[in-house]
Amino acid sequence: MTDRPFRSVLYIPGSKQRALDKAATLPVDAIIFDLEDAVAPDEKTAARDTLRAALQQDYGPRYKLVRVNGLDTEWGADDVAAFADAACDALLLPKVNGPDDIAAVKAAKPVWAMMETAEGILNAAAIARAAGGLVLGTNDLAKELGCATSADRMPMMTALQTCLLAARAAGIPCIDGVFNAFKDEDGLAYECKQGRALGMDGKTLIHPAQVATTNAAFAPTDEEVDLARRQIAAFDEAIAAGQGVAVLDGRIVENLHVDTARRTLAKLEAIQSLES
Ligand SMILES: CC(C)(COP(=O)(O)OP(=O)(O)OC[C@H]1O[C@@H](n2cnc3c(N)ncnc32)[C@H](O)[C@@H]1OP(=O)(O)O)[C@@H](O)C(=O)NCCC(=O)NCCSC(=O)C[C@H](O)C(=O)O
Ligand SMILES: [Mg+2]
Repeated sequence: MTDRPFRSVLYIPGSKQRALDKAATLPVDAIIFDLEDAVAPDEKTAARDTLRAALQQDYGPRYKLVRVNGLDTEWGADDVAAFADAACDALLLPKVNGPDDIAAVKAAKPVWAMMETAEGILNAAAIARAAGGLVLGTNDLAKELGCATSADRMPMMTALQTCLLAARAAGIPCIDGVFNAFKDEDGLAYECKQGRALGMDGKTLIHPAQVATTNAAFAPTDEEVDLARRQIAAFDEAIAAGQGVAVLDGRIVENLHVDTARRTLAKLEAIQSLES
């Protein structure tokens, strides 16, 4: 679990200057500058230069990840060499199968893992111990599993929860996969709600139209903030009265609930400071 907000994590093709410029104006918590699937093979080399130049501009407090091509492709090693010391916070490696894939990336910055292969999911715990964060690649995962892409995502629920467990055990962020139908707001809201209920820190996005819904879905609600404040107050009062447990709205409040309440308030504060 991390207090740094990762509600909205937008993919931007590293080859699209207009989108690269627009990203600096969007209220996203993080950006994935993509050199992999969003960039056509004959644009890969030029995209490297375009992106390195774009990273000179000010993206404010947004966390900046560069998704390189896999090291088993003809572009991967040069991508890593070009961005190992670039103005970004982390590299994101696609199709990670195990912790050795992460170790093979020689960069003095965190390496995050795309979780999108069957082997990677089976090795999630070891990958999470080696990575800076996990990002679900639900398109590739559906392709690998040969599963249906149903609205409730039941066919890939085991994979989603395995990644979440691995990330929490390692204390790193876990970001949900993309929702492809970028004009379908209700569908996105449903999937965000589900991702948040699972415990995801946020969601990866493909289009600016998805940002507002996602930011709202992964932020603490007014009701959650109000409850957190009241729980803390009730617990403090109980402690002052020599009790170890408080009762609020007919439910017990123990120190573990107060920990969760404090995390809710810390998340709110982090979001407010990011947006100020
Ligand atoms: C999906 C798109 C191709 C649609 O692009 P376009 O037709 O240009 O959209 P609009 O005309 O509606 O765009 C309006 C303005 O917004 C800018 N824009 C669009 N997309 C982005 C973006 N992602 N980031 C920043 N800005 C963006 C346009 O430039 C327009 O700006 P302006 O003209 O100034 O008003 C396009 O959205 C797109 O390419 N999206 C990203 C696709 C992508 O990155 N795919 C790869 C990642 S998904 C994946 O691989 C996940 C994982 O690996 C898995 O396996 O699941
Ligand atoms: Mg993928």
